[in-house]
Amino acid sequence: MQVVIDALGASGDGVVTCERRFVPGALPGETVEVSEKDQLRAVLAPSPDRVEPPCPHFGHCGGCAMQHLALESYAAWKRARLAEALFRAGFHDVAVEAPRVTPPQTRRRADLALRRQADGSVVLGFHGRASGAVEDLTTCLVLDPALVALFEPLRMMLRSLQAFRREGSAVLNLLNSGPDLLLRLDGVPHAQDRAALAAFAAAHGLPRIAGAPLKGMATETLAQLGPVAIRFAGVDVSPPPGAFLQATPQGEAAIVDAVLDGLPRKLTAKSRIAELHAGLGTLSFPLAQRARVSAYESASEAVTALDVAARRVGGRIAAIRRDLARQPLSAKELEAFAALVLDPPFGGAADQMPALARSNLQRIIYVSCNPAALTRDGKLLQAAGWRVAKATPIDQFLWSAQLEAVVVFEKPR
Ligand SMILES: C[S@@+](CC[C@H](N)C(=O)[O-])C[C@H]1O[C@@H](n2cnc3c(N)ncnc32)[C@H](O)[C@@H]1O
Repeated sequence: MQVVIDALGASGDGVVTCERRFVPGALPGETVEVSEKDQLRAVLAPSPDRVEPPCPHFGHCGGCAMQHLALESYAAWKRARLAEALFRAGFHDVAVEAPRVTPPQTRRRADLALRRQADGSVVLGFHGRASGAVEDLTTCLVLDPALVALFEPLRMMLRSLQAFRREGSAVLNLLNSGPDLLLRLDGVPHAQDRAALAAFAAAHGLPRIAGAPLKGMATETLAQLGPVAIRFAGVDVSPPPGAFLQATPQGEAAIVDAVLDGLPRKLTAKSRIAELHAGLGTLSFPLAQRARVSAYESASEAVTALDVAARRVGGRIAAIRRDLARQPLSAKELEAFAALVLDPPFGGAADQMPALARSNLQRIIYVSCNPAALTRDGKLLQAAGWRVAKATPIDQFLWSAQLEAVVVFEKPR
């Protein structure tokens, strides 16, 4: 069947709007032939924006969805999606900034799926686009080459690892101290496995390898050859295995710049900033160069890591463990702060928003990784009279449909 694509959907599929038909891999303006299940069979009249995807795994690997779209149009799509998210929240006149798009080969965090084949060999890669299969990666154009270089040695090492039976995953974080590996395995590592892991760590410059059961939380260090550290604004923090990091150093820098730029101009040394969902302190340390910071976070290991580093550099950051979904900051508590930064998980910050909307904060700076949650949370601010002072799309997940943003809200007084 032939169809004409007229839009790009939120997940990057070509859309035939009037038929609510979604065709992965098709672009607006194209006439394409599709299967009964809307799979792209052939592009009959290509868009001028269509380019040759640079990665040999594109189309099978679920990591990238948009390598077939020219970079300029791709960036314009991301910008339009942020404008649309804010429009839906009721902010109709926002001049969205140009997106900050991070370059290829800079992603420093990968969550790779592992499968053992019947012949003992190991498949390692991201989940496939359509199926539950794992695409066995020979290369990856978004990941930092230091992580890609570990693919083959990891496969070889896992082949002989007894604690890896059928399936598992490998979280690789590229820290300032080198790659940090968390293996989730379906077996229990014994002495021989631990020796193999220590030899692997030494041969490939990994200060630490940790392990966890495939279904479970308890994490243990399996090999530790040196300290682990990630640096924020010149301060070393020692992260727990598999910790959340912003996806690329360039994306992190763009977020930090946009957050600092959104702070009220008249901060004094005594001003206080509330930072919600602080993680390891990616934003806390840069923010602490402008004011005192109360950094709230629910994950206790992250709070401990942030607290230890914050104490070492003086008392401008208070790291506070708090589940903000169960116990949001109250209007009374918010009175202590000049501004507030929030960087919630994918689901957004629904429980915290009513108090923020009512508050007298000068600025609310919302770091978003989910346009739908931003729309829902933004609606409350809009209804309470807040306006958008600046909105910056940040594309840390190159060639994917994900969209991050820093939105600065202020309330005219
Ligand atoms: C998107 S990450 C941001 C972390 C940090 N701001 C950064 O840039 O690295 C979201 C953080 O929110 C934390 N979080 C999730 N649910 C939370 C809750 N209910 N209360 C407080 N923090 C929460 C997570 O543990 C995670 O550290």
